[in-house]
Amino acid sequence: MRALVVYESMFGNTKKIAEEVARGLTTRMPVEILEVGCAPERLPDEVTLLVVGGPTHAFGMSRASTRDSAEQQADGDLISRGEGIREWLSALRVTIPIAAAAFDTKIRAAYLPGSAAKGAHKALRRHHLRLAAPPMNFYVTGTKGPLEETELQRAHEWGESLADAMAST
Ligand SMILES: Cc1cc2nc3c(=O)[nH]c(=O)nc-3n(C[C@H](O)[C@H](O)[C@H](O)COP(=O)(O)O)c2cc1C
Repeated sequence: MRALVVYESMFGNTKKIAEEVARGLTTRMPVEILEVGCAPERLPDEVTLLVVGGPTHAFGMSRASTRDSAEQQADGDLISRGEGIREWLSALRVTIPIAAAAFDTKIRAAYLPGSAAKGAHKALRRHHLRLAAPPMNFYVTGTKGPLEETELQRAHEWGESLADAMAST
């Protein structure tokens, strides 16, 4: 049993969440974490759980245009500088129906509905993967962050709960 966490992140907030999810998973199973630009389109055979996360942009997963907009707002280099999880998920090739789960980061505001995690969850379902959890949101306090205070702890616990769910199947 092995987990792969694939993340996309512009300003670093989703990366921090991904790292903490991975730490939560590591308490119970070996984990590899990869920035989406480094993630293979064909998953290694030993991966039994795929966790995918990205920032919510324009009510869903990022697109080239929203990534350009993020770049204009950034003070330095973006973390993810190529394609995002939308493109990676559409190119993904999976031959075995392994377990999967999706998360995102987003701003907690009623005027900003929609979620990258929801889109990623649907894409994972289209690959006939077994969804181990509902789409999960983690919150930033503004476009560039920081994360709300409780979010790293929640991410750790979510990672642990995913690993628990895997152990009980
Ligand atoms: C172009 C752009 C569009 C965004 N659209 C949304 C949105 O529709 N809903 C939302 O909650 N947050 C939105 N945000 C805020 C992002 O979710 C936030 O920047 C992200 O969670 C930060 O994660 P990162 O540091 O990993 O990039 C947007 C940010 C950018 C740059």
